[in-house]
Amino acid sequence: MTLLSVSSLGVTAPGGRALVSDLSFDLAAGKRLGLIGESGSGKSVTSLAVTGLLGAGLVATGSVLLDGVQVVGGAERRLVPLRGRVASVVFQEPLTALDPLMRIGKQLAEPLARHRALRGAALRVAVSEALAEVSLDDARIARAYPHEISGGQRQRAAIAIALSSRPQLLIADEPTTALDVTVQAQIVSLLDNLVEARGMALLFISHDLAVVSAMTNDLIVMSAGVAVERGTVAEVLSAPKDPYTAQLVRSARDLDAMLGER
Ligand SMILES: Nc1ncnc2c1ncn2[C@@H]1O[C@H](COP(=O)(O)OP(=O)(O)OP(=O)(O)O)[C@@H](O)[C@H]1O
Repeated sequence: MTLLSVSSLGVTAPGGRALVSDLSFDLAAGKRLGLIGESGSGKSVTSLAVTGLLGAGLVATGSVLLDGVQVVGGAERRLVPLRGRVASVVFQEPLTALDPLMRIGKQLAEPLARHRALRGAALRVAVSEALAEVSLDDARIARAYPHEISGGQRQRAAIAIALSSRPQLLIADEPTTALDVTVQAQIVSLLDNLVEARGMALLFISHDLAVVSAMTNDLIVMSAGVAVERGTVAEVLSAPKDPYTAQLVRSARDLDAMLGER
């Protein structure tokens, strides 16, 4: 069974505006797929539809099978067990995933206790191991509140929390966009290593072709809620068929050239 199977997914806003139309793709266990497109192209709406987390008023049609469970129109009690255990999400802004009033160690301990039935000393060891895995070994971090650590450290903590349930699928929605360039590169490499080490499937969402191509070989280009192109990174880069993709490739090259001149 395919881990994630999306077919003819549509999402409409109140009033009937189509935010995503007729989107289909499959993601097998352990495989990676990139969703790329400009701001507003429907990438985030797609990731929310896949986990059944669309906001009030947004209506999904078509089919999303996550580990064999129909997410479109699925009852909340059937979807809750999928979140975390089957699929976890890392968002662009780590503060949305973190509780501002709770120490990082405690925020990590809660899901670890819930998903792995750990308590006491075993739970404390699991928290330090989970922090070490995202290179947050410093004991200060576990005791810190989110505002007391850097943006990059917050995203590492959010990644540790997302992975604490040992998901089969990680959905990373612009996970590095809010970070500065050097920190971006560190988080990309951390995610790459963790996904590899755990054999997870990855749905990686970004507007940045360079970042996506560092993470995955297969991608779908979205524009105005529609998949306008799909293929390997090499295919899309060498022969973009859609005008929007050609523009995306040109701007990535211009940026490369600009960086090269420095
Ligand atoms: N709750 C909502 N109600 C109405 N329209 C919405 C809602 N959420 C998103 N949209 C609209 O859906 C479209 C797609 O948004 P989405 O956030 O998926 O884009 P995106 O490609 O992820 O862009 P970004 O990179 O800026 O996050 C946008 O036009 C947005 O305004």
